Amino acid sequence: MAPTIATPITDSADIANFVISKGNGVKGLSEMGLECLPQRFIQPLEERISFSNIMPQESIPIIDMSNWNDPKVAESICDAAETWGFFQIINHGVSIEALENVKDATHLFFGLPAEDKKKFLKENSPSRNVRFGTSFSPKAEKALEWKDYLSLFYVSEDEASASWPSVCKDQVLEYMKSSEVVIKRLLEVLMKRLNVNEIDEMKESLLMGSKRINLNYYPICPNPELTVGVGRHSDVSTLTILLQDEIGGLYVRGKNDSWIHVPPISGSLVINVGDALQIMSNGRYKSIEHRVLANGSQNRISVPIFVNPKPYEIIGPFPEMLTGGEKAAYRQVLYSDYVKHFFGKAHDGKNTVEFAKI
Ligand SMILES: COc1cc(/C=C/C(=O)SCCNC(=O)CCNC(=O)[C@H](O)C(C)(C)COP(=O)(O)OP(=O)(O)OC[C@H]2O[C@@H](n3cnc4c(N)ncnc43)[C@H](O)[C@@H]2OP(=O)(O)O)ccc1O
Ligand SMILES: O=C(O)CCC(=O)C(=O)O
Ligand SMILES: [Fe+2]
Repeated sequence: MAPTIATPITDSADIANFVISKGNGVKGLSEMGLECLPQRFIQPLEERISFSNIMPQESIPIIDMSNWNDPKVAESICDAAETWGFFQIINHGVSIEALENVKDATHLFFGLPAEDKKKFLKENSPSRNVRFGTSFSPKAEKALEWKDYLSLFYVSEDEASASWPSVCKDQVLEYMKSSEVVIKRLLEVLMKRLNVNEIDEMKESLLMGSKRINLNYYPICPNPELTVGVGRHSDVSTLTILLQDEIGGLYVRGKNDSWIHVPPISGSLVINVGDALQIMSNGRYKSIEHRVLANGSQNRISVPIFVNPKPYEIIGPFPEMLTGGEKAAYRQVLYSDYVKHFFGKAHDGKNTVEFAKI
């Protein structure tokens, strides 16, 4: 019998069908052993990172949380959130086992056959809180990004147990639970500097009323220099807690046009300020643009927990920010409108926050 030769998919419509609709993702493309990147993924020159803009000598702060009661630790956290918007924490109290388990679970999920992952595409998913996808916003993007993801919106333990994929739900829930303490500590410390001395029920709903966790998979890319893993964006969360593996590739915007690498540190978590916190702090804490490069030789994963306001909350600068006569820089917006605005367009750096600017 004549051997079957896989026909290369080169046509743009075939690519979209194979990657997006059939549930193969970019992982499916990567595993076909393509020699060159399909046109659909080629980013315009200005969206590709130029190595001359990378500042190898710069780094975001690394904060040791072992003595978290020490006022110096609180000061470092607030300083980092004000000046960098990004920092790494070590000795944070989340067990290494929980971190390793969730990374393993991410590989397990993406290792499933396309037929199984396809069940979680938006149009097939048993729950609107579970969504498997590729790129960021394929309908709105001229060039697709080289990333697949599983996005899980947390409603309750029971809902998650019933609808999240069984290969990863226990590990993800455990990771979310074990990170609760550090999330609360970080927010308490950040609020104190804003003269918000207590996180009451109302503030809790605004700051951390909802959580979304994404499992990101960046497969080996045939021409990493022509595309991106994730384009320039800031998160729309209050805070993001990001677990990355040992591969690297996350870059944070530095001064002017520069980019700073966030080196993987075993056992650490990357923390970044999101747009919701920038708005509620009236610009005191800043969400910072970041992006992920594609990799030509290794598969990479990351697991961000987005800590957000409840979707129906109206967010705007806290009254505590305006008592001294400071003018509000942002209007009051329904948080779910803000998020829909973000998801309705391609990544465009820090532009999302303009939606709320006065
Ligand atoms: C994927 O690549 C990414 C993701 C990110 C994420 C950064 C963040 O900061 S995520 C934190 C966002 N905050 C929340 O999710 C909490 C508040 N949530 C809500 O208000 C709602 O859940 C909602 C997100 C507005 C969705 O509400 P719903 O009523 O279910 O509306 P839909 O019609 O399903 O969605 C509207 C529109 O949004 C897109 N979308 C929704 N969910 C996701 C998702 N999880 N991932 C990607 N896109 C999503 C989608 O385009 C929907 O339109 P359709 O065209 O599909 O109809 C950062 C960087 C990345 O690269
Ligand atoms: O993969 C990473 O390191 C960052 C991903 C990211 O920025 C996001 O999912 O919002
Ligand atoms: Fe992000």
